[in-house]
Amino acid sequence: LVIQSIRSPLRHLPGPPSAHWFFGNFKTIMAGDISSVHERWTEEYGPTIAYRGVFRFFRLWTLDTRALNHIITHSAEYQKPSGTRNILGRLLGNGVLVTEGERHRQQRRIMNPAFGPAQIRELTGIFLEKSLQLRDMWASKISSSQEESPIDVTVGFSQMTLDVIGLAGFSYKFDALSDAEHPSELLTALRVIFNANGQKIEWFPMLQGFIPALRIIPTKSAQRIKQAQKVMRRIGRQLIAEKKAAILSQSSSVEGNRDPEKTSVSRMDMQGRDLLTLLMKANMATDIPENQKLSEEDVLAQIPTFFVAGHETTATAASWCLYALTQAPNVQSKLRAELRSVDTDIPDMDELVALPYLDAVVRETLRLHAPVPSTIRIATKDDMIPLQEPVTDRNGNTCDHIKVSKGDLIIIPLLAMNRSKNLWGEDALEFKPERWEKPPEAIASVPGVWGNMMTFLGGPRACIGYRFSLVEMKALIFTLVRAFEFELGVPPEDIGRRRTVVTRPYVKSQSEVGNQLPLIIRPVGSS
Ligand code: HEM
Repeated sequence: LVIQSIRSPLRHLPGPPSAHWFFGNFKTIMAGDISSVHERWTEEYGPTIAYRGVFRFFRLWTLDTRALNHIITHSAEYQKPSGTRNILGRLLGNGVLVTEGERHRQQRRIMNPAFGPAQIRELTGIFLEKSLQLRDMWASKISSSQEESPIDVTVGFSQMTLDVIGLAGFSYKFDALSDAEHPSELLTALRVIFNANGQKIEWFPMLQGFIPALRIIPTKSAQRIKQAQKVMRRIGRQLIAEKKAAILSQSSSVEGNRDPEKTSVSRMDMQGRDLLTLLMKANMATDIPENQKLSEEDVLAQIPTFFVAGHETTATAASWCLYALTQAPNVQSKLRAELRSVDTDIPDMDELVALPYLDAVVRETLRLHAPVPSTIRIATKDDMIPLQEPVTDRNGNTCDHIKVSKGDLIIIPLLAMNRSKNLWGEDALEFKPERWEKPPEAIASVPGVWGNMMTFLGGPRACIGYRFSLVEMKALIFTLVRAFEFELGVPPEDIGRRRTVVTRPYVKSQSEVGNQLPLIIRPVGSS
């Protein structure tokens, strides 16, 4: 550690002085609003800086599009740090979020078709069905209460998105929307794993991720997680067994293949492109070479991975979208007019994605309120990262590249890139869907997988579920803004952004309650 902090070539880059012998600049960052301290530093020291994190490790922070492109496209050289992977792996198992190298490539290859446009088109019905269920739930809540009391919309969004990923990915019914009083065993387990209240970050388990020797110390939270994982694995195995049986019975009824006892199936025998079928194909098919097969353990690890990755992210984005609409009443009315001009509650995917203002509102939400504000990578070897804009180092030398050494940490600024005034113009911090009528040319160089934004990252590790998420979010906003008018239930300055892996809203004056977004909801035309 000492050597890394003394020797790293990042020490030559401009940046703030270290504020503490152990925490470096970490406490300053935590005391500020998300991404704002870094953004202030970039204004002061330029777009490419280094600062010190915990253990005084140097961290590289750059808004340079060429540098970011280099880092995210060279995913073998810039991996998730082992501490981060350990934390994720202990929570979720070694699914696609955690694996690296050839194993990761193999898992992506197998699962990608489940997230292609054709498959998302088929899932649109599930997105709308669950959105309508949420609409009806809120409508009955409103009509049963005498006065206008705010509803915490984060709860409904979380239940809806969980129901969707359960059904769409694994044919599993969470029934979180319809049976909120009696959460299923799996839902309870998932809440433990995801720390669904999100009230605080637990430091010791984090430290255990980064310091292997500490992992032998048993903690209460480790025990809770172990118990939750037992439940997860039991139910995961059950889902796998059911799918296996379904595939075998399907293949035995295929023409010329009538032996019900048959246990060998070829890839062609297995119909369907849903996630679990694809995973099981790769596990069971007898005509796949051994080294390209997925073990049952690999299949099992994907289940909690997708429940977590595919759930709170979209729910959070939908909450921020309603928040933004309450702060821009003209946008809300203009959007509602467009949505109400559609003459069905259940448009197909093509109709949904063809609505231009809905598209602009969703884009603007995902730009300004990117749910995942940043991510982290570690250099696995010494490297030269090319720069678009040269940097002047602490010795006054101008360089057109950044020198990094093995072990250096890099923060990839997703939100800060989306809010950069250099890219988006002076009004970058304003919520303005109209900007999408003529987006600035500068954003063409942003290396994100979608929308010239970094919201879903880019390169081989970009979000696998971004199309899924976009159509799901559009289905939600379409259904809810057609039916209701939304107003913020507390003063806007009382809404804060809580720092967990995803940035969720909370009410500052009721911080003990946890994450929430209380909105007054009125049926359209009632006010
Ligand atoms: C607004 C919603 C979403 C946002 C903002 C989002 C964002 C991201 C980001 C930034 C990453 C990269 C993380 C990293 O490597 O450090 C990622 C990865 C991932 N996301 Fe999403 N995501 C969203 C929705 C979804 C959905 C709906 C699914 C699944 C149905 C999903 C599944 C995944 C998976 C499996 C990965 C790991 C990919 C890999 O490493 O190869 N996400 N997401």
